[in-house]
Amino acid sequence: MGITLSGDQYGKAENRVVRIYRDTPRHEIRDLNVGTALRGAFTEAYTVGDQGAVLPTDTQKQTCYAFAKEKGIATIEQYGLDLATHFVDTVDPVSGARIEIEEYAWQRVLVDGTEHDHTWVRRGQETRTADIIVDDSDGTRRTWVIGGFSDLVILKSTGSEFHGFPTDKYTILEPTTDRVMATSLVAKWRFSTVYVDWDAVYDDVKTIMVAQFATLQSKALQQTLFAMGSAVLEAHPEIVEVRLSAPNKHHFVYDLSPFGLDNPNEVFHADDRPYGLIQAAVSRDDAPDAGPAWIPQRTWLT
Ligand SMILES: O=c1[nH]c(=O)c2[nH]c(=O)[nH]c2[nH]1
Repeated sequence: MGITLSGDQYGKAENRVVRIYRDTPRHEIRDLNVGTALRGAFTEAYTVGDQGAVLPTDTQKQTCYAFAKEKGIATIEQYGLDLATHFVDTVDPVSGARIEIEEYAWQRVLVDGTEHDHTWVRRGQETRTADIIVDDSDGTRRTWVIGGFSDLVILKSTGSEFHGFPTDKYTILEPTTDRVMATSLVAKWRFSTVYVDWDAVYDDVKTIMVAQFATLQSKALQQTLFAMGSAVLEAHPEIVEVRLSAPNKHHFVYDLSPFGLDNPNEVFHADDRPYGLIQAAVSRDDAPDAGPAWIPQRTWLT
């Protein structure tokens, strides 16, 4: 019987790297969760337990912390590029590196109406993400950068419809021309270049998506997602693909008739589960190949 090893990668997941910039009395903070995954000539580690080629996951972790000082963390995209390039360029058996980063945002507290120099509260909005992949496995350097965010919780209290759907004997959902639409959006966007003003593009992509969600008279969450992705592609030539995953956080109009009360879309039951899960990728027709870019480390098996 032939037995083949494939798809192997190894690294250190969820390195919690916090970098404080304290060169002036006004400190800055970057708070990250960093995953590394290396690919390359590691077959003997699996088949016969030979560690001769295996850069320890502990070393990968130490590199994440050392780079936070040596290279700094200007943006998570640049920090990820620094790490991925380092592993591929300087560690012999490594032909590919994947760096996955989440950034937790902090907001300065106000003391007597003034922003404090070195105290923050966690900012409750979305988590910014970046996935950086450098691959040399066929002798040609290829780099992918995917920006994104998770858990952008957003709700509109009107401007959303859902009707015209097929019905069968199990359908009880009533069509509606006015409902609450809410989601906790996960979005990722793939760049075709690394020459990007990462912070400016991030802010603009988020602004575009939020504006689309707010202003589109939506016939379904599906339509909203496509509009969001398309608007980003139209505004940003350096982005070639947008992927969106949106739980439909249902808000059901609560039946107040037992109490003799009418309820014209005023009181809702926010149901946490089950939820519809609407997902889509929106890409340019001429988007370059995504290669391994969309295969995440921690959900490798799914
Ligand atoms: O925006 C929606 N899309 C659906 O596919 C769907 N299905 C459903 O029951 N409600 C909704 N809402």
